Amino acid sequence: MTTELTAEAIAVPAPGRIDQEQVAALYRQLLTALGEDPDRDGLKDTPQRVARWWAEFLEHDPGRTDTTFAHETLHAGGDELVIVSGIVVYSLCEHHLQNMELTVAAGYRPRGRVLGLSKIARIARAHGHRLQLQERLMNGIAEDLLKVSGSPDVAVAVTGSHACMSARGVRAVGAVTTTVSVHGDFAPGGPFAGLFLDLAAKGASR
Ligand SMILES: Nc1nc2c(ncn2[C@@H]2O[C@H](COP(=O)(O)OP(=O)(O)OP(=O)(O)O)[C@@H](O)[C@H]2O)c(=O)[nH]1
Ligand SMILES: [Zn+2]
Repeated sequence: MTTELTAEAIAVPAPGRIDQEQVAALYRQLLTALGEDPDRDGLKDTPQRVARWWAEFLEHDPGRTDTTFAHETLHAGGDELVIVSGIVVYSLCEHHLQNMELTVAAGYRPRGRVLGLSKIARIARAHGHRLQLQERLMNGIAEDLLKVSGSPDVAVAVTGSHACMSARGVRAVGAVTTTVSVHGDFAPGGPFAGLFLDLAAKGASR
């Protein structure tokens, strides 16, 4: 069975350009508020460096994410799934501005076309380049895959280590958060239900 694909660019909102001068000036103030001398040798270029990093982080260009190819699934009593796993994505938790290290597994059941494999990783990375929640990142990836694959059967599993839970606060070093988003044939009751729970249990197959 084939469905007509209407591939569009992914729905990652393009952030405005970062005013690096303003960001650097604010970091200079922050260093002063933290009791540092922003003019000392080791710190004098730090505000500009950090401002460059924010621009690199938030102005990330995911590149082309919707290349697809015609593909005939052999239907001799079989079926076909495509799953890319072990995609490591770095993001920032929006509550504490602390690092999140996430491993993503994402898959779909092709319906007449296959998506370029790298596009799954590009979509996953794109969602990391903003202040995030693990759950929102996962749902954004699932939404984009539903759109660009043209398939209703999509699943995403994410395992995350949150520095805000290890380097500060509760200090639950080693805690891993698992989230799973399943659609169509991957949803409960569907033929592939459970598959992503298995993948997630293995740490999104890292
Ligand atoms: N659901 C969800 N929560 C997150 C994520 N990242 C961080 N958090 C949580 O956001 C919550 C913020 O809680 P608050 O009580 O407002 O802040 P806090 O006093 O710094 O909390 P602690 O982290 O418990 O010290 C914490 O429970 C974090 O673990 C995420 O990706 N998803
Ligand atoms: Zn946090």
